Amino acid sequence: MADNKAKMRVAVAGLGAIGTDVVKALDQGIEGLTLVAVSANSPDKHRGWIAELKSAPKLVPIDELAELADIVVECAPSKLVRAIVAPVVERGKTAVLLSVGALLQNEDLVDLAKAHGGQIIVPTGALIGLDAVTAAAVGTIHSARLVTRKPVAGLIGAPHLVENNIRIDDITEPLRIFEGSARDAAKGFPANLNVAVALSLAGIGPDRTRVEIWADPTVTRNTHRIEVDSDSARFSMMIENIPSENPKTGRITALSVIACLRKLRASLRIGT
Ligand SMILES: NC(=O)C1=CN([C@@H]2O[C@H](COP(=O)(O)OP(=O)(O)OC[C@H]3O[C@@H](n4cnc5c(N)ncnc54)[C@H](OP(=O)(O)O)[C@@H]3O)[C@@H](O)[C@H]2O)C=CC1
Ligand SMILES: O=C([O-])CC(=O)C(=O)O
Repeated sequence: MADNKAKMRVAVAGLGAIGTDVVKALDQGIEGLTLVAVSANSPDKHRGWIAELKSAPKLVPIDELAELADIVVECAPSKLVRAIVAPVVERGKTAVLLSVGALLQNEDLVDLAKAHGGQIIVPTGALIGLDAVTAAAVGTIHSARLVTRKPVAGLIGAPHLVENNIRIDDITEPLRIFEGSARDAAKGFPANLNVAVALSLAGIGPDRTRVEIWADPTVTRNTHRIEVDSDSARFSMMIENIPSENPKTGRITALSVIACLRKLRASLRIGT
């Protein structure tokens, strides 16, 4: 086990459904990592439980995180992605990005990381199978498709629904509310379709990746099915996510981040 000096310092931006669980896991201990700082919109709301951690991190504004840590985990509203990630990668550090949908409006962040030796890591998050998609993408992927079904509560307020005056509050049967590219899905559903963008960046890009979204009053879980056809394999996989206290976010998302952080310094690393 690495000693304290060799540990990489981690900060977490956002203490909601994802950030809280990630912070608690880091506090319990992840090989080679130490939690140093966190940020929230209303710090006072979080002081109590943070003080009870084994080793309380600093509670600071997001613009201080990049200086304090080697790795910054972004799990905040997508509009903050640029402010959180840019200072990290321009210092040659690592940003773990959850609001990956925002990357399409901030593609230059990848160039910034490249220019400064930084890295942006996108965990599999609420999705499934990005190991297989990235492997297939080494060859040629012919098509990639995502079909998402969510309970109504997980979709209410999405810009696509508001702009197109689509009412889903009182539907009693599944309703297809979107069909198009991953790029357009991310614009229309910024808090819901990170998974579409993650799939597209792992595979054939946001314009060729097709997405269908259903508001489904018959499901209680956020359900994502991916279908990929390539010159090495054809596969389809489905994940049914139990919502966290944030109905837009599946419980497994925080666990995916924790698994991703464990892999960073682990002596044995399984999966692509
Ligand atoms: N890639 C994937 O598979 C997935 C990605 N996501 C994305 O991850 C992100 C986080 O999701 P989730 O945890 O559910 O979100 P929540 O809404 O539960 O939490 C958001 C957090 O961000 C904090 N925050 C808001 N404004 C600021 C600010 N100015 N400075 C610092 N912190 C701030 C809030 O603070 P406070 O608590 O004080 O209000 C809150 O703690 C979202 O963009 C979501 O779309 C979600 C699910 C899956
Ligand atoms: O299913 C989830 O938990 C969240 C989701 O769709 C996303 O953010 O893309």
